[in-house]
Amino acid sequence: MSAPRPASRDSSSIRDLALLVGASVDDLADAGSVTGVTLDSRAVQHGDLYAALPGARAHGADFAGQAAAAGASAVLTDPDGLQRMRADGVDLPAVVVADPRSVLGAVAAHVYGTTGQTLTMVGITGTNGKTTTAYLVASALEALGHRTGLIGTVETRIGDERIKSVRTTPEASDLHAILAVMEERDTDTCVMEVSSHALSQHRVDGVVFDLALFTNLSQDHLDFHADMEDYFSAKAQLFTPLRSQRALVCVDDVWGRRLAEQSGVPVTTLTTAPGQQADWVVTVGTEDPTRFSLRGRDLELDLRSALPGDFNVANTAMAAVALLLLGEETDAVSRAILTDPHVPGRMEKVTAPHDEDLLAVVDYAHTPDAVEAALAALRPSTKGRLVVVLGAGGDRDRGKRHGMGRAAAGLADVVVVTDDNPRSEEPSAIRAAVIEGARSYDSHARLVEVDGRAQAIREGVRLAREGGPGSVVAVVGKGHETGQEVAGVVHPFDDRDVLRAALEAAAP
Ligand SMILES: CC(=O)N[C@H]1[C@@H](OP(=O)(O)OP(=O)(O)OC[C@H]2O[C@@H](n3ccc(=O)[nH]c3=O)[C@H](O)[C@@H]2O)O[C@H](CO)[C@@H](O)[C@@H]1O[C@H](C)C(=O)N[C@@H](C)C(=O)N[C@H](CCC(=O)O)C(=O)O
Ligand SMILES: Nc1ncnc2c1ncn2[C@@H]1O[C@H](COP(=O)(O)OP(=O)(O)OP(=O)(O)O)[C@@H](O)[C@H]1O
Ligand SMILES: N[C@H](CCC[C@H](N)C(=O)O)C(=O)O
Ligand SMILES: [Mg+2]
Repeated sequence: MSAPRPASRDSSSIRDLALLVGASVDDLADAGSVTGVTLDSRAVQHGDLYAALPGARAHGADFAGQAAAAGASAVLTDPDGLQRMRADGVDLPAVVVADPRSVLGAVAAHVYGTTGQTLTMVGITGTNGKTTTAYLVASALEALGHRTGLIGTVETRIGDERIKSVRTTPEASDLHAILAVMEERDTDTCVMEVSSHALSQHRVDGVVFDLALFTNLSQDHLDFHADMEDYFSAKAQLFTPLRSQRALVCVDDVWGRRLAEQSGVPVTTLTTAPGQQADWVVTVGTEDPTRFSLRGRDLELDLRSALPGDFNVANTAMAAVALLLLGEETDAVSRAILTDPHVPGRMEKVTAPHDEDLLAVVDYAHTPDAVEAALAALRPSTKGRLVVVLGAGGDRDRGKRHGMGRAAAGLADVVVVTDDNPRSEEPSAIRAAVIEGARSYDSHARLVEVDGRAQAIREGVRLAREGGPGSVVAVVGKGHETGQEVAGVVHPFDDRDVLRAALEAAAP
């Protein structure tokens, strides 16, 4: 889906843009001007600067002809891109630099006039919990009367407008267009997820976050990052003066502790781990696991998580301290944090119209750590059997498949292994890796392989029902997603709809 564009735009001279990024202006004296920027030839609007970037699969310059036909006024590219477009007979004015991706943020900020002076920016990074924490912060701010924008895995929200997301963090050209729209509509605070891909690919260039949050780090994305150190370094970039003014870091894991030590910006720390030192310490209630105290140097708040699961105590505590750091009063924070943000596809209960003593949940756990957290959260509510239905995504970190299977076998009574988004991979090979992980855990968990996710969900419901009253079926990995990508084609598929239909069809 294309990003929204601001309604009113000034034009930027192409020559000025070249000067801004240190490109040669020799041939750009009368090159004209641009009113927008995009790096996708399919999204070009009349008067745009088309950023033709080299990529892993293609060079954007090979689509410059398409961009020109759609009304692009100029191209930003590298020397190879210039050669390619000229060879294809595209004669648009070109701003040429060695690494165009690295100047795209500055160019987009200039074209859209995003000065960073009107919006308070909150950026959230970490392996798990970004979306949930972003929703918690945004809905609490809304409850406190702020005009809040949200950008993340599920959607972009600008006022009442909702735009479905393609990526967690938009490319810099789209991001600055979105921020300009937010400014135009008098948004005062923007809460956004910042993925490690975004930090590695300059997607948040031109933005300095007022507050940056770190949730946690565990295995994911090792198809893109060489190893955990490299993944950590990408995340750590957010905590440097170029990118943020101050930080809130959860120091429950070793990566958070390292980050707090090395951060180049002032850091506030928070922990939920017993015995761990931090500026803010969370202690969970013994009777009600959603109640917790948040103790700072000279302040203590009694809070409740509006979302189920131990891990949501951490997310809620992070959101509460973020609000305090943004200047909200203690009482207001205690009240606003109770707002249930309704995070789609995260621990989302699915119910069928008839009464049934079965808990059915859809969750987005797609890392070993998240599978463990999600199932551990469901165990206390399980009186019968805990059944998990899961697979793993194709063309993504292969190493996490084993850990996901292992975590599932360690915590569930029945593990139904099926397909997630196989993408270009052979589904049975992905399932085999998950099964191998599940087998590596010496547990009594029953293991079932089902080819086809819909069939697997139906089987999960049947097996949970077989476990008697108080059984739980958790369908994890795809959460809010509304499609399943198989062999390059996205078929409509929503775990929540399929699970609801399975519950209805199999009604006792
Ligand atoms: C690894 C990765 O992030 N790759 C992104 C990157 O791809 P790339 O540089 O290899 O680009 P390419 O496909 O070779 O194409 C080259 C250029 O031609 C352009 N092009 C291509 C085809 C065309 O018809 N017209 C056109 O203009 C492309 O826009 C691109 O600029 O730039 C592309 C253009 O923006 C992205 O679509 C692509 O995201 C891919 C599809 C992707 O799946 N990314 C995921 C892994 C991702 O970014 N995930 C993170 C983290 C998720 C999380 O943990 O929450 C996210 O922020 O979403
Ligand atoms: N603080 C946390 N610690 C561990 N696991 C968590 C935490 N918060 C959420 N999870 C688990 O991770 C899953 C994904 O959560 P969420 O969508 O909030 O994370 P995310 O960082 O935005 O993920 P993604 O990068 O895929 O968008 C949840 O469905 C839940 O199973
Ligand atoms: N934001 C995650 C999505 C993973 C979701 C899972 N369903 C898959 O397809 O692997 C990523 O880019 O890795
Ligand atoms: Mg997310």
